Amino acid sequence: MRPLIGISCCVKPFGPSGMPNHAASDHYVRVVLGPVGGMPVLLPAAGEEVSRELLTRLDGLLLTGSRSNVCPTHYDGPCHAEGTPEDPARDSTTLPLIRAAISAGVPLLAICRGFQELNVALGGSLDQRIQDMDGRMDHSTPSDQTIARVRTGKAHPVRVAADSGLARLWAGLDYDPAAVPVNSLHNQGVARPAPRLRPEAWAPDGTIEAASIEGARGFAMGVQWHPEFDWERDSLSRRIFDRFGEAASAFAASRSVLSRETIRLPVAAE
Ligand SMILES: N[C@@H](CCC(=O)NCCCC(=O)O)C(=O)O
Repeated sequence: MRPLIGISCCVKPFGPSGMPNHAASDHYVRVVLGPVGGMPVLLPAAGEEVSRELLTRLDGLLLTGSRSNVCPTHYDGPCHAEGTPEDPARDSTTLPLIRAAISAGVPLLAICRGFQELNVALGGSLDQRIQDMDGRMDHSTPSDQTIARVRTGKAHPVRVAADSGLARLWAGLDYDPAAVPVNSLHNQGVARPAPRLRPEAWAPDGTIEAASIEGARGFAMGVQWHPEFDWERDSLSRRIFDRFGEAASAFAASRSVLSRETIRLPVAAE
């Protein structure tokens, strides 16, 4: 039986009336059905109680990218510039969910916004417009860019630490750890790493591009780029999902049907 993988949703307006919908990109569903080898389930941005209950049934958690941004109130940051997209419903779901998943040892892979949520959930902060900061690159790709190779193609290299979980995960693959090409579709980035966030890859301007979680009981890593866009032709992207899927399968196997119903999560912080 395939491990059950929760995919975080955003709340987005849909249709002529702008009715709020819970949505995630097809890329995430396809990558879970493909190299992850899991069974995808969309996690509505319905708040902490719903997600904690769902988590007891999950064998892995995939935190997705999104044009929206973590509300600065979660990291004591300055208000966003006018017009910056936010998704408070998603924040109120994913931030406690991340803490609960790490505490319970549920394998977790965080991508782009998900990576930023991982950092904030564990006590870190974000820079809101990297491209406006001295010495920093423009990491954003215009969302109205229609040329696929620009929109999701490789944009800059990242340097991967030799003694890192990412380097171990990529063992045996042919690549240059000093310059791994990645795509880039973000305006924000890690400012103050959370105490348990272990940076493992950096862009040329110092932007943290990947990290693992100190002391995590299971697979727990995040990347600022989007491996879900090119896993079919990029072995490094594919490997990330292979290993996440293996961890989810192992987690599923470690839970009997009985214990699946009895997994207890730590009491939610007051
Ligand atoms: N909004 C945040 C996170 C960026 C992110 O997750 N990008 C994915 C965009 C997907 C798409 O445009 O198709 C930031 O800007 O840093």
